[in-house]
Amino acid sequence: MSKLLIHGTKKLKGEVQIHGAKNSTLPLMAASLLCAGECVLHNCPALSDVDTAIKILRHLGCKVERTAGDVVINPLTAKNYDIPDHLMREMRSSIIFLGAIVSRLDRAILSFPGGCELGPRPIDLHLSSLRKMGVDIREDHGCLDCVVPNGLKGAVINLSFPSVGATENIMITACLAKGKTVINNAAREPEISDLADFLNSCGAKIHGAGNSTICVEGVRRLTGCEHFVIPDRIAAATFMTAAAITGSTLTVSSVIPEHLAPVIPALEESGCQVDLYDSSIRISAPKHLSRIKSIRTMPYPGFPTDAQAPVMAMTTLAEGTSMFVENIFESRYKHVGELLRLGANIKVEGRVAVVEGVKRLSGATVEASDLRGGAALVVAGLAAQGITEVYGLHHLDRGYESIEKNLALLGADIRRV
Ligand SMILES: CC(=O)N[C@H]1[C@@H](OP(=O)(O)OP(=O)(O)OC[C@H]2O[C@@H](n3ccc(=O)[nH]c3=O)[C@H](O)[C@@H]2O)O[C@H](CO)[C@@H](O)[C@@H]1O
Ligand SMILES: C=C(OP(=O)(O)O)C(=O)O
Repeated sequence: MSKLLIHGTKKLKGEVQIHGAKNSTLPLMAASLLCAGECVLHNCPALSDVDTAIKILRHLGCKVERTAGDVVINPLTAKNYDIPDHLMREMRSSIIFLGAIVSRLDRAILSFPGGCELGPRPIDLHLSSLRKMGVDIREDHGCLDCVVPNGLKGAVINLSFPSVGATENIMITACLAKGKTVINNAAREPEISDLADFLNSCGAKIHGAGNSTICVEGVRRLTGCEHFVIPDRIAAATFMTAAAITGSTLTVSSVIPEHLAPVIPALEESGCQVDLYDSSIRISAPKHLSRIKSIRTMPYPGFPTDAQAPVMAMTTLAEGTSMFVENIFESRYKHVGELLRLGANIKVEGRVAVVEGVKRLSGATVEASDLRGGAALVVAGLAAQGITEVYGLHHLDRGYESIEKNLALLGADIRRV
């Protein structure tokens, strides 16, 4: 079983290029199924989730080629409408293929998606919304058998929560549906806007992405297009916490600084100086980090739940008490038990975690139980004295492209063995 070996307390320096966003690339790949022509996606990260999306598209019958950061999808040959259970279980985004498949083939057979285990992750909002748009969905023994008996039709959908995935699924389904779809209380994450930009480049008529109300006028046909995936704001935030906890100065480049606006105040509160440029951010950490009074995860433009774990890792060495309130997922503190092994002092009660900063972390053997929890262990390991061994790398490989190589290039003593 491979692991990361980290000899902590080395300072980082230099510049890291941030890869394309996992959470944009995957819905864009699903959406390409709608197109009547080739789609070229630039800046696709080399992640296992992207490999899974390629496997799904190929299973459906699409031609997919990948060279470096480009994924070229020819969806014209798609003919299968099922996704095998083992591919559904690989990642959360497999459910985003539902809207695309029914739109393209009038039928879809799939099962419940996998992804990080963060407590219950129902798909009720996806299913009820698609039902409203004319998809007949039968749920049986964990299998979803979906048919479109009378064509897809636009609908007014009032989401009870601004779910990122449900918003994406509805947007994709609405593009070729008859009439107008209005999504109220839509998610506003940058990845939603990226999906709308891609679909609009293909000829869709989507207005309001990035706001709480999104309108989609159905069109008859979408063409292919060329699209550059937005940078991964969570990978960027993770590198910023790595710089902060190691007392380093680092330039995080190829980012959209505006997308990191919800995270930057937390880094500033901890005493880091954060300088913003057109497409990069320079972070200079103080000798001793200060506590962050409180962090409450919220839908965008609130503090992202995906950055909660790495930022928590950073506060384990900050002076004073930091408080976290996880509002998005019921069980997103699985990294806490592992951070305790490294000497952190954290107490969890329900949705609240209280971190008492300690003077030092000491290396230990730890195991990632989810993607960002794994990133938190790497961040803490970079500052821990002695050797930290991180297991559970398949989680990290879902969301970070060569994390150990990138950190080693910055001066960290880290390798995969
Ligand atoms: C691949 C991808 O883009 N993943 C991101 C996406 O996940 P994902 O799209 O799964 O997250 P959602 O925004 O849908 O989930 C947010 C909350 O809504 C609930 N919910 C969601 C759908 C539903 O049908 N019913 C329901 O109750 C969830 O249980 C959760 O409590 O957004 C999350 C929130 O920013 C991020 O942490 C994930 O990294
Ligand atoms: C929770 C995440 O991913 P997923 O939704 O794919 O499980 C994440 O990217 O932090």
